[in-house]
Amino acid sequence: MPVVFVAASKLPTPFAQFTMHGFLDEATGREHVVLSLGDFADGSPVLGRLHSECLTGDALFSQRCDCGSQLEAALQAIAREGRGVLLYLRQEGRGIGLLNKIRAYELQDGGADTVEANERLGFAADLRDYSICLPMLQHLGVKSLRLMTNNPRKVKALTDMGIVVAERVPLHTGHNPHNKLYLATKASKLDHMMGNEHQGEVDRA
Ligand SMILES: Nc1nc2c(ncn2[C@@H]2O[C@H](COP(=O)(O)OP(=O)(O)OP(=O)(O)O)[C@@H](O)[C@H]2O)c(=O)[nH]1
Ligand SMILES: [Zn+2]
Repeated sequence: MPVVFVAASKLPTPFAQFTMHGFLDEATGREHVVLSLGDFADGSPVLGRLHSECLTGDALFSQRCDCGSQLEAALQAIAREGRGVLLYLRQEGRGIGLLNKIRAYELQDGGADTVEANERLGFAADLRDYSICLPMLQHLGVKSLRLMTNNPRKVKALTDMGIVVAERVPLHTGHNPHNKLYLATKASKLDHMMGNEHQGEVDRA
């Protein structure tokens, strides 16, 4: 079942006035949002981010992860450039949902790491499906991205679906004493690139 465009509006933020595009994934009933800025008609690579929903980090100031800080840094970078897209994907908890993420956090409070906690709950480490991004990018006319991420799986998923990832822009921000183990586990078990491998890194303004 397709992911269909529903409506678009202005979204003023402290960083820029974005256009907000709403999409419905008819297979899951999930409602996704894309924020866009500028014009993509010339086909040149667009600064972009696939941001997975994290209610605790994005809205509730959690320091267990780096999501809120990455969201803000990505929107700031797009605003600075005057052109870009942020796909806000409703794949909370790497796809297991909010309540299961809280269950996973409970296990982590008892000593498990982020991957072990998922496995103890009977889930794979990462259940996200990025195929939903293609109809959203096609709707916006985006064929090539400069992708802000540390996650090589996102680069591979986009490339496999025919989107050009012209550049990976690391997004290292929001590190604190509470998410040290979380970030280390992402590097060791989920292949995230946590070093400063690249000069075009996005820093928080
Ligand atoms: N299951 C589970 N999900 C988590 C946990 N901590 C954060 N998340 C979710 O992980 C998703 C963010 O994924 P990350 O692995 O932090 O980062 P990423 O999006 O893969 O990679 P970047 O593009 O580099 O940020 C969000 O959906 C969060 O809700 C956790 O301990 N357990
Ligand atoms: Zn988070």
